[in-house]
Amino acid sequence: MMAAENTSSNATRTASSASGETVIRTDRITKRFGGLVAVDDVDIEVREGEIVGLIGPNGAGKSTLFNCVTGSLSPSEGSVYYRGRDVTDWPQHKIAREGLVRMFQHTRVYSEMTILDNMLVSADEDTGLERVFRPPSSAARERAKELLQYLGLWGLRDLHAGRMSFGQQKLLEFGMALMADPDVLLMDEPAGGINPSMLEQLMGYIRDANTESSVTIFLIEHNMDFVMEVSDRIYALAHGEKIADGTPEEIQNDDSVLDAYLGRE
Ligand SMILES: Nc1ncnc2c1ncn2[C@@H]1O[C@H](COP(=O)(O)OP(=O)(O)OP(=O)(O)O)[C@@H](O)[C@H]1O
Repeated sequence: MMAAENTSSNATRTASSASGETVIRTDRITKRFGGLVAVDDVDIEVREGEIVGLIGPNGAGKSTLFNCVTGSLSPSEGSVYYRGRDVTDWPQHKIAREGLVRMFQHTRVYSEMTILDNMLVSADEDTGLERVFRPPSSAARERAKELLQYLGLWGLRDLHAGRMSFGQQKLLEFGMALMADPDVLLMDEPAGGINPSMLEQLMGYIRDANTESSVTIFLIEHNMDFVMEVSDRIYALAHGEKIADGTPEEIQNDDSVLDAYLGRE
Protein backbone atom coordinates (compact mmCIF):
# COMPACT_ATOMS: atom_id res chain seq x y z
CA MET A 1 0.00 0.00 0.00
CA MET A 2 2.73 2.42 1.06
CA ALA A 3 5.00 1.29 -1.74
CA ALA A 4 2.29 2.01 -4.29
CA GLU A 5 2.45 5.64 -3.28
CA ASN A 6 6.15 5.77 -4.04
CA THR A 7 7.65 6.15 -7.50
CA SER A 8 6.78 3.24 -9.75
CA SER A 9 10.35 1.90 -9.90
CA ASN A 10 10.56 2.00 -6.13
CA ALA A 11 7.24 0.22 -5.81
CA THR A 12 8.37 -2.52 -8.20
CA ARG A 13 11.59 -3.07 -6.28
CA THR A 14 9.81 -3.19 -2.96
CA ALA A 15 7.38 -5.77 -4.26
CA SER A 16 10.08 -7.94 -5.81
CA SER A 17 12.46 -7.70 -2.87
CA ALA A 18 9.90 -8.59 -0.24
CA SER A 19 10.39 -12.28 -0.95
CA GLY A 20 14.20 -11.95 -1.10
CA GLU A 21 16.47 -14.05 1.06
CA THR A 22 17.91 -12.32 4.11
CA VAL A 23 21.44 -11.23 3.28
CA ILE A 24 22.47 -9.30 6.40
CA ARG A 25 20.93 -9.73 9.81
CA THR A 26 22.01 -8.38 13.16
CA ASP A 27 20.66 -10.01 16.27
CA ARG A 28 20.64 -7.71 19.31
CA ILE A 29 23.91 -5.98 18.49
CA THR A 30 25.36 -3.82 21.22
CA LYS A 31 28.67 -1.96 20.96
CA ARG A 32 30.17 -0.16 23.93
CA PHE A 33 33.16 2.15 23.97
CA GLY A 34 34.06 2.28 27.67
CA GLY A 35 30.93 3.57 29.35
CA LEU A 36 29.35 4.82 26.14
CA VAL A 37 26.77 2.59 24.45
CA ALA A 38 27.19 3.50 20.78
CA VAL A 39 24.83 0.78 19.48
CA ASP A 40 22.21 -0.57 21.83
CA ASP A 41 20.49 -3.90 21.22
CA VAL A 42 19.83 -3.35 17.52
CA ASP A 43 18.18 -5.84 15.14
CA ILE A 44 18.24 -5.05 11.45
CA GLU A 45 17.69 -7.12 8.35
CA VAL A 46 18.62 -6.45 4.73
CA ARG A 47 17.09 -8.71 2.10
CA GLU A 48 18.37 -9.68 -1.30
CA GLY A 49 17.73 -7.00 -3.90
CA GLU A 50 16.77 -4.25 -1.49
CA ILE A 51 18.06 -0.72 -1.09
CA VAL A 52 17.91 -0.09 2.64
CA GLY A 53 18.64 3.29 4.22
CA LEU A 54 20.07 3.93 7.69
CA ILE A 55 19.39 7.36 9.16
CA GLY A 56 19.78 9.10 12.49
CA PRO A 57 21.19 12.29 13.99
CA ASN A 58 24.94 12.74 14.46
CA GLY A 59 26.36 10.23 16.91
CA ALA A 60 23.33 7.93 16.61
CA GLY A 61 25.54 4.87 16.03
CA LYS A 62 25.15 4.40 12.27
CA SER A 63 28.85 4.06 11.41
CA THR A 64 29.43 1.86 14.44
CA LEU A 65 26.65 -0.47 13.30
CA PHE A 66 28.17 -0.57 9.79
CA ASN A 67 31.57 -1.36 11.32
CA CYS A 68 30.09 -4.26 13.28
CA VAL A 69 28.46 -5.63 10.11
CA THR A 70 31.64 -5.39 8.03
CA GLY A 71 33.84 -6.90 10.75
CA SER A 72 35.97 -3.82 11.35
CA LEU A 73 34.60 -3.75 14.91
CA SER A 74 33.54 -6.64 17.11
CA PRO A 75 30.21 -6.10 18.81
CA SER A 76 30.22 -6.21 22.62
CA GLU A 77 27.09 -8.35 22.48
CA GLY A 78 24.90 -9.88 19.81
CA SER A 79 25.53 -11.55 16.48
CA VAL A 80 25.88 -10.66 12.82
CA TYR A 81 24.68 -13.07 10.15
CA TYR A 82 25.59 -12.95 6.49
CA ARG A 83 23.42 -15.17 4.30
CA GLY A 84 22.49 -17.19 7.37
CA ARG A 85 26.06 -17.74 8.56
CA ASP A 86 27.24 -16.33 11.86
CA VAL A 87 30.08 -13.97 10.86
CA THR A 88 30.30 -12.10 14.17
CA ASP A 89 33.91 -12.99 14.80
CA TRP A 90 35.08 -13.03 11.23
CA PRO A 91 37.83 -10.57 10.28
CA GLN A 92 36.89 -7.85 7.84
CA HIS A 93 38.82 -9.29 4.86
CA LYS A 94 37.07 -12.66 5.21
CA ILE A 95 33.61 -11.03 5.18
CA ALA A 96 34.71 -8.86 2.23
CA ARG A 97 35.67 -12.01 0.30
CA GLU A 98 32.06 -13.15 0.62
CA GLY A 99 31.08 -10.11 -1.47
CA LEU A 100 30.34 -7.48 1.14
CA VAL A 101 32.00 -4.27 -0.03
CA ARG A 102 32.14 -1.06 1.98
CA MET A 103 32.45 2.49 0.69
CA PHE A 104 33.43 5.31 3.03
CA GLN A 105 32.21 8.82 3.77
CA HIS A 106 35.56 10.28 2.73
CA THR A 107 36.76 8.90 -0.55
CA ARG A 108 39.60 6.41 -0.53
CA VAL A 109 40.92 6.69 -4.05
CA TYR A 110 44.66 6.42 -4.64
CA SER A 111 45.39 10.03 -5.49
CA GLU A 112 48.83 9.44 -7.09
CA MET A 113 47.51 6.75 -9.42
CA THR A 114 45.58 7.31 -12.62
CA ILE A 115 41.84 6.80 -12.69
CA LEU A 116 42.24 3.68 -14.81
CA ASP A 117 44.85 2.19 -12.45
CA ASN A 118 42.57 2.89 -9.48
CA MET A 119 39.95 0.77 -11.22
CA LEU A 120 42.39 -2.01 -12.09
CA VAL A 121 43.74 -2.44 -8.56
CA SER A 122 40.14 -2.80 -7.38
CA ALA A 123 39.40 -5.82 -9.56
CA ASP A 124 38.33 -8.86 -7.61
CA GLU A 125 41.15 -11.05 -8.89
CA ASP A 126 44.00 -11.06 -6.43
CA THR A 127 44.63 -10.09 -2.88
CA GLY A 128 47.37 -8.11 -1.18
CA LEU A 129 50.58 -7.48 -3.03
CA GLU A 130 49.62 -9.76 -5.92
CA ARG A 131 47.26 -6.99 -7.01
CA VAL A 132 50.14 -4.59 -7.44
CA PHE A 133 52.62 -6.93 -9.11
CA ARG A 134 50.44 -9.06 -11.35
CA PRO A 135 49.28 -7.39 -14.57
CA PRO A 136 45.49 -7.06 -14.70
CA SER A 137 43.66 -9.55 -16.86
CA SER A 138 42.06 -8.49 -20.11
CA ALA A 139 38.68 -9.14 -18.49
CA ALA A 140 39.52 -6.64 -15.74
CA ARG A 141 40.63 -4.09 -18.33
CA GLU A 142 37.43 -4.58 -20.28
CA ARG A 143 35.30 -4.23 -17.17
CA ALA A 144 37.20 -1.09 -16.10
CA LYS A 145 36.65 0.46 -19.51
CA GLU A 146 32.98 -0.42 -19.54
CA LEU A 147 32.43 1.04 -16.06
CA LEU A 148 34.44 4.21 -16.72
CA GLN A 149 32.51 4.80 -19.92
CA TYR A 150 29.25 4.28 -18.06
CA LEU A 151 30.30 6.72 -15.32
CA GLY A 152 31.46 9.31 -17.85
CA LEU A 153 35.09 9.06 -16.68
CA TRP A 154 36.72 7.17 -19.54
CA GLY A 155 37.98 10.39 -21.16
CA LEU A 156 39.80 11.19 -17.91
CA ARG A 157 41.32 7.73 -17.43
CA ASP A 158 44.96 8.88 -17.51
CA LEU A 159 44.43 11.70 -15.01
CA HIS A 160 45.73 11.25 -11.48
CA ALA A 161 42.75 10.61 -9.23
CA GLY A 162 43.91 13.32 -6.82
CA ARG A 163 43.21 15.91 -9.51
CA MET A 164 39.54 15.04 -9.85
CA SER A 165 36.75 17.02 -8.17
CA PHE A 166 35.31 15.52 -4.98
CA GLY A 167 32.15 14.45 -6.81
CA GLN A 168 34.18 12.76 -9.54
CA GLN A 169 36.25 10.98 -6.90
CA LYS A 170 33.05 9.66 -5.37
CA LEU A 171 31.97 8.35 -8.76
CA LEU A 172 35.38 6.75 -9.22
CA GLU A 173 35.11 5.13 -5.81
CA PHE A 174 31.70 3.79 -6.79
CA GLY A 175 33.25 2.37 -9.96
CA MET A 176 36.07 0.82 -7.88
CA ALA A 177 33.48 -0.80 -5.62
CA LEU A 178 31.71 -2.25 -8.67
CA MET A 179 35.02 -3.64 -9.98
CA ALA A 180 35.03 -5.89 -6.91
CA ASP A 181 31.75 -7.36 -8.18
CA PRO A 182 29.94 -6.86 -4.86
CA ASP A 183 27.07 -8.90 -3.61
CA VAL A 184 26.20 -6.22 -1.05
CA LEU A 185 27.43 -2.65 -1.08
CA LEU A 186 27.49 -0.65 2.15
CA MET A 187 27.69 3.05 1.36
CA ASP A 188 28.48 5.68 3.98
CA GLU A 189 26.87 8.97 2.96
CA PRO A 190 27.06 8.60 -0.82
CA ALA A 191 25.34 11.96 -1.32
CA GLY A 192 27.55 13.87 1.14
CA GLY A 193 29.41 16.76 -0.48
CA ILE A 194 27.98 16.05 -3.93
CA ASN A 195 26.57 19.00 -5.84
CA PRO A 196 22.84 18.93 -6.61
CA SER A 197 23.28 18.31 -10.34
CA MET A 198 25.33 15.20 -9.64
CA LEU A 199 22.88 13.85 -7.06
CA GLU A 200 20.32 12.68 -9.64
CA GLN A 201 23.08 11.05 -11.63
CA LEU A 202 24.40 9.27 -8.55
CA MET A 203 20.93 8.06 -7.62
CA GLY A 204 20.57 6.63 -11.13
CA TYR A 205 23.87 4.77 -10.80
CA ILE A 206 22.88 3.32 -7.42
CA ARG A 207 19.54 2.17 -8.80
CA ASP A 208 21.17 0.66 -11.88
CA ALA A 209 23.65 -1.28 -9.73
CA ASN A 210 20.70 -2.56 -7.76
CA THR A 211 18.40 -3.48 -10.62
CA GLU A 212 20.82 -4.38 -13.40
CA SER A 213 23.75 -5.83 -11.46
CA SER A 214 21.63 -7.25 -8.60
CA VAL A 215 23.66 -5.49 -5.92
CA THR A 216 21.90 -5.28 -2.58
CA ILE A 217 22.52 -1.85 -1.07
CA PHE A 218 22.65 -0.67 2.54
CA LEU A 219 23.39 3.04 2.90
CA ILE A 220 23.87 5.64 5.60
CA GLU A 221 22.63 9.01 4.48
CA HIS A 222 21.99 12.42 6.03
CA ASN A 223 20.40 13.87 2.88
CA MET A 224 16.74 13.15 3.61
CA ASP A 225 15.40 13.81 0.10
CA PHE A 226 17.98 11.43 -1.31
CA VAL A 227 17.48 8.60 1.19
CA MET A 228 13.70 8.84 1.01
CA GLU A 229 13.75 8.62 -2.76
CA VAL A 230 16.30 5.88 -3.22
CA SER A 231 15.41 3.47 -0.38
CA ASP A 232 12.89 0.65 -0.31
CA ARG A 233 13.00 0.59 3.48
CA ILE A 234 14.69 2.68 6.14
CA TYR A 235 15.98 2.09 9.67
CA ALA A 236 16.27 5.05 12.04
CA LEU A 237 18.69 5.10 14.98
CA ALA A 238 18.98 7.59 17.83
CA HIS A 239 21.31 7.36 20.86
CA GLY A 240 22.35 3.91 19.61
CA GLU A 241 18.83 2.51 19.64
CA LYS A 242 16.64 1.53 16.73
CA ILE A 243 13.70 3.90 17.00
CA ALA A 244 11.84 3.08 13.78
CA ASP A 245 11.87 1.06 10.60
CA GLY A 246 9.55 1.10 7.64
CA THR A 247 8.95 2.48 4.19
CA PRO A 248 10.19 6.01 3.47
CA GLU A 249 6.65 7.25 3.89
CA GLU A 250 6.22 5.54 7.25
CA ILE A 251 9.55 6.92 8.47
CA GLN A 252 8.68 10.45 7.39
CA ASN A 253 5.51 10.28 9.44
CA ASP A 254 7.02 8.60 12.49
CA ASP A 255 6.84 10.77 15.59
CA SER A 256 9.89 9.22 17.24
CA VAL A 257 11.99 10.02 14.14
CA LEU A 258 10.75 13.62 14.13
CA ASP A 259 11.47 13.87 17.86
CA ALA A 260 14.99 12.51 17.41
CA TYR A 261 15.80 15.03 14.69
CA LEU A 262 14.23 17.90 16.56
CA GLY A 263 16.03 16.89 19.76
CA ARG A 264 12.80 16.29 21.66
CA GLU A 265 12.97 13.64 24.38
N1 LIG B 1 36.22 4.27 18.28
C1 LIG B 1 35.43 4.93 19.12
N2 LIG B 1 35.79 5.14 20.40
C2 LIG B 1 34.98 5.80 21.25
N3 LIG B 1 33.77 6.29 20.93
C3 LIG B 1 33.36 6.12 19.67
C4 LIG B 1 34.17 5.44 18.69
N4 LIG B 1 33.48 5.41 17.51
C5 LIG B 1 32.32 6.05 17.74
N5 LIG B 1 32.24 6.47 19.02
C6 LIG B 1 31.13 7.18 19.64
O1 LIG B 1 29.98 6.36 19.45
C7 LIG B 1 28.83 7.16 19.18
C8 LIG B 1 28.24 6.74 17.83
O2 LIG B 1 29.14 7.16 16.81
P1 LIG B 1 28.91 6.85 15.28
O3 LIG B 1 30.07 7.38 14.53
O4 LIG B 1 28.60 5.40 15.12
O5 LIG B 1 27.61 7.69 14.97
P2 LIG B 1 26.99 8.10 13.56
O6 LIG B 1 25.52 7.92 13.68
O7 LIG B 1 27.67 7.37 12.47
O8 LIG B 1 27.34 9.65 13.53
P3 LIG B 1 27.59 10.65 12.29
O9 LIG B 1 26.31 10.80 11.58
O10 LIG B 1 28.00 11.91 12.96
O11 LIG B 1 28.70 10.05 11.45
C9 LIG B 1 29.29 8.60 19.23
O12 LIG B 1 29.03 9.11 20.52
C10 LIG B 1 30.80 8.50 18.97
O13 LIG B 1 31.48 9.57 19.58
